[in-house]
Amino acid sequence: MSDRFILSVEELTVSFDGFKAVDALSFYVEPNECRVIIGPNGAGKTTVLDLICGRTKATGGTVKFKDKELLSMREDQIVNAGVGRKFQTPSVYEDLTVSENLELSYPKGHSVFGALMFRRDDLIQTRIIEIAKTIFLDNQLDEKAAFLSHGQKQWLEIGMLLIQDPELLMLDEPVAGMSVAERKKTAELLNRIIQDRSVIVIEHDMGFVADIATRVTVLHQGKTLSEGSMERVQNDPKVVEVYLGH
Ligand SMILES: Nc1ncnc2c1ncn2[C@@H]1O[C@H](COP(=O)(O)OP(=O)(O)OP(=O)(O)O)[C@@H](O)[C@H]1O
Repeated sequence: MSDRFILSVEELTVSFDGFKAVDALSFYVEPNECRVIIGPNGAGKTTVLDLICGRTKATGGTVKFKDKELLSMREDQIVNAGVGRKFQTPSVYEDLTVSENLELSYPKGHSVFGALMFRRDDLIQTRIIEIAKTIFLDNQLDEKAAFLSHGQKQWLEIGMLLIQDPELLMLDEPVAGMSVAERKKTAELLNRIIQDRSVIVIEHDMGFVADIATRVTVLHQGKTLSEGSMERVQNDPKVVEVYLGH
């Protein structure tokens, strides 16, 4: 496939004891795209993200990220290659502040000493403030994460991924449990961050999907049922039958 895509998933398959949770799935993500994956429970959405990030081993297919084949790489190598993944439940360090949580996630790089170390600290601080602004937490930098709302914890975790500057970010139901106002702000956040990267989101809230999606992939029984603009998939009778009509 052409270089136009940042991610090319082809014939991706995984079997669990003979059951194909993902079945010869192909899809392509462009730079600066927000791809939303929707579909009924058990369709294979989370498994697709698990396969891309190396958490689950595929039984077949290819996943090409830029010029790298991810299926032959370990989870940590995939992170280092520029693929970030957020799981459904927030996993921030409750006893640490917003600033400390972000600092912990700053990429380690090579060790530097003396004056260079001082310079590195400056760089890290600047980056922490920049990220905190992006995730609406610049006024809570010294707040312990334990005191943040559920939505703010989700944003902090997104910030902990953003500080590593991934070119592809994958989010599993990022607005679950959020208030309406927090959902709106999360849509704003995603629309801003795709200016510098691509995002894949698994989501059930169709209002939120409409606010963020460049394109939507509808998954059913591990295969693509429909794909295209939100309007297109919403009006696809097959999608209405297996998912939206329920
Ligand atoms: N490690 C595993 N071992 C066995 N079966 C699994 C495993 N992981 C997922 N499955 C099965 O694969 C299917 C797809 O699951 P998956 O969690 O990917 O669906 P989903 O579309 O994300 O669903 P939901 O919307 O409920 O989160 C389900 O039938 C699930 O039980």
